[in-house]
Amino acid sequence: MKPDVKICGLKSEEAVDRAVARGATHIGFIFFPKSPRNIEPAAAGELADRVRGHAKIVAVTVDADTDDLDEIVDQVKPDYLQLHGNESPERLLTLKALYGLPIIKAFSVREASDLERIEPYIGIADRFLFDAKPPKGSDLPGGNGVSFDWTILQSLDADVNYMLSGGLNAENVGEALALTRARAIDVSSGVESAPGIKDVGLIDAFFDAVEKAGASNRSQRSDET
Ligand SMILES: O=C(O)c1ccccc1NCC(=O)[C@H](O)[C@H](O)COP(=O)(O)O
Repeated sequence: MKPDVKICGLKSEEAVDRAVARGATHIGFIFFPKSPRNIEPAAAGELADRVRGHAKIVAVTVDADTDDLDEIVDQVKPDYLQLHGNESPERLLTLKALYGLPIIKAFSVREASDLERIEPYIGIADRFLFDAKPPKGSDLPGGNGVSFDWTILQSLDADVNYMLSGGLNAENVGEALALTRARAIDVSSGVESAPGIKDVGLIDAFFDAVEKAGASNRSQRSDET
């Protein structure tokens, strides 16, 4: 099965168009002023309008207050909210009631015990996103281009609906998919020429690698039968 692919931190028409043309199922906009990928809600709304209906629009925020979220939801009309901070399960319930949107809750992981933190969110978050812990000194909870030990995810129950994220790129996504059989993946730095600058060549290379991984997993499965 083809994985869902989320390209995150988009800021240009060229990158949005290429991501969706290559089959991105989700595109993410970052609303976090310290990020090189930060975008104003009005600008994100214009980019979202180019591809609405062709890919799901994800608004990524970090412990955002309700005023900021009101503006983002109003201008961008996202299909999902991605919460990348320390939002509590109660906060998720409040936001679901307020906006009626499904929520992707991000967790940073380094070791298997980090996965236990999802427990209070099961049945509340619609999808989880597992990212690496930020390196020391980083101001960003995500978008650091750092990966974690993917084998940790093999211990998860099969029905946990998650996106694999953190440091993915054209070189390593095949191995990540083979090890985890993730049904959804997310990339930002790995398709950039510099922080915040998406590169259409790297977007192409990423999708080429995902397609190649799909073909190789399919042939491995038929060898097994
Ligand atoms: O990308 C950012 O700058 C960012 C800032 C603050 C919160 C979240 C952020 N990114 C969220 C994402 O979903 C990224 O795609 C994810 O962290 C993976 O990034 P990367 O390791 O660079 O591929």
